[in-house]
Amino acid sequence: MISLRDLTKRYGGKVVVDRLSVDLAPGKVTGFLGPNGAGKSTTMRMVMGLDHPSAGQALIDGKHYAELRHPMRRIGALLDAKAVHPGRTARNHLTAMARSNGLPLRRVDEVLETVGLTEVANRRAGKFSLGMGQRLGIAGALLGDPEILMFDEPVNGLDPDGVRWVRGLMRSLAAEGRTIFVSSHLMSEMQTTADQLVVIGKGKLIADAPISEVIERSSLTAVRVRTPSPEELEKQLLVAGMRVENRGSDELIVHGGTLDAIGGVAHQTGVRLNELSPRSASLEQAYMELTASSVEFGAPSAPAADGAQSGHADGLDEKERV
Ligand SMILES: Nc1ncnc2c1ncn2[C@@H]1O[C@H](COP(=O)(O)OP(=O)(O)OP(=O)(O)O)[C@@H](O)[C@H]1O
Repeated sequence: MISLRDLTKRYGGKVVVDRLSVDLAPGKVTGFLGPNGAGKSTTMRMVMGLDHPSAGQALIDGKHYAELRHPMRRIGALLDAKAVHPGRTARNHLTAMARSNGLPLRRVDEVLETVGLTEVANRRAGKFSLGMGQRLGIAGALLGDPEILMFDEPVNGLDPDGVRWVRGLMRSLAAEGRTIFVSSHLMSEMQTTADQLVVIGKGKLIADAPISEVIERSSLTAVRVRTPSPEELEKQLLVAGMRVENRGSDELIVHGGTLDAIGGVAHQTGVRLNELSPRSASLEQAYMELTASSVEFGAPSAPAADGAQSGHADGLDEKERV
């Protein structure tokens, strides 16, 4: 388990990680999201003992990285895929890592196989493509067969096949009960890979919740209702504390109520429903809302995500408004 306790990092006068407190659970992929410069890499570096916190703690199973007796057996990380001697072959690179950390040398061939680099194991890492370099970095993280794995933008620069491979790898490592902490800017990828999300902005915690909850909480998540008695139903939904957009004709868009709750109100009111259908925000939409005030380097008129771009208050695409 990784535990961050009021973790803080200052560079000069600037606070780049600000009293971050999070526990990362085993058996899950936790996505680590935040705009450029939010402090994700700095947080990960502090977990690995590569940066020292200005205050607070980053603990691995209750200990600082430097206190671990066999660190590579407890935690593996891909922080910078380019941190490999270009003149060394993939096999030599991993062998050197295994030797200096007292790991069995058979692990070298095992991890080369896992990441699909067996055939190029004797090629110099300096000649590797971006994707091969990422795979080699992941191999290094897996070498000690650790329970905790941390990946900083592992799909950066990978082709679709590589992205899919990383997704499968994360899911299977989590299914083995390991703790997986992964940062990415690819929201669609996170939506299919992560169970839990930790979102930070300007170093501060914005959200720590299951991905489904983050999407549910978005104001763009809504329920579409079609009924021959929209006015009557709208009145009762408002009484129940929901927010309602009356689209005219027979359509209502309802925010802040589940399908069950809306169905219940309709039943009590004796109103017939012709449609009751969920409209989920995408993770990208939910993320853009969450981090809107934390984007440090955004252009002032940067367009919002997908649905929000349509200019409709509920963020639904035209094609969704049948
Ligand atoms: N060694 C350093 N000296 C001074 N400032 C630093 C140093 N390392 C990072 N920073 C600053 O800390 C802030 C957080 O950077 P960090 O790389 O952790 O963000 P990030 O969330 O990983 O961003 P990205 O998504 O762009 O990779 C940035 O403003 C960065 O300029």
